[in-house]
Amino acid sequence: MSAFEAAGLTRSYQLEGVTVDALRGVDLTIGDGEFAAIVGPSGSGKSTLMHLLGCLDRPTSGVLRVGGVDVSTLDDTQLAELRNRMIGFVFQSFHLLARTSALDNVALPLVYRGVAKADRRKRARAALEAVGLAHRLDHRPSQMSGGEQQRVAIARALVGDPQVVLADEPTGNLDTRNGEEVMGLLERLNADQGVAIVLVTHEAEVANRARRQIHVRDGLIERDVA
Ligand SMILES: Nc1ncnc2c1ncn2[C@@H]1O[C@H](COP(=O)(O)OP(=O)(O)OP(=O)(O)O)[C@@H](O)[C@H]1O
Repeated sequence: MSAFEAAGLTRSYQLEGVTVDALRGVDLTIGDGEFAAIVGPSGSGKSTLMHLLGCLDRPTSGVLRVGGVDVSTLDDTQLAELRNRMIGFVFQSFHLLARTSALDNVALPLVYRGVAKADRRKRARAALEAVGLAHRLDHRPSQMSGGEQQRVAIARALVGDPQVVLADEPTGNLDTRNGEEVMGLLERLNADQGVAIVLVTHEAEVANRARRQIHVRDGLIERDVA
């Protein structure tokens, strides 16, 4: 089954009476276990596409299937459930809760899923161990380096066993060494656990590590190179 199947996907925004066509008819299939980078100039539609794939937003027209499910058939609650079950998110600026320990940050997606507390803590600990942070369970984000914070965010993305991790500029706020480490971690997850990774990046070295590069320009896929 494909993680994502999009056909004729469009997304328009209304801005002060003007229509902005951010995506203008995207056909795209991303299979299970792929490692793909979405690249393209500023304003080309990369974030809009990521938001649609991540079920954070809905298309204006076209069909999008996530894990085989046509998202237009779901109400907002069902869409949130699909997102929580299928997709993990990693953001450029980490998006961790500042006053909350690494362990509780990672456990948070399981709260929404109704997992019991003891089980949440066990799974969050295992996810933090998997990203090499077994020694940082009780640290708060402000007590950790940028690289460590991004690894906490990756552990949070993984704790619910998603089929896909969507990462928006995951190395954008990191220095070269920490960026390398985060990319190595994403590569390992993809290779060892079969989690599909779809990331947006401006950095050629990061894009080159993906096995597929999807080039977006003016709201369309201009080139798709595997
Ligand atoms: N909420 C919004 N309201 C109006 N226009 C928007 C909105 N979000 C995005 N746009 C417009 O849609 C187009 C695509 O934006 P998008 O953020 O998807 O591009 P991007 O490729 O991710 O850019 P960047 O690399 O700068 O993040 C741009 O013209 C942008 O100005």
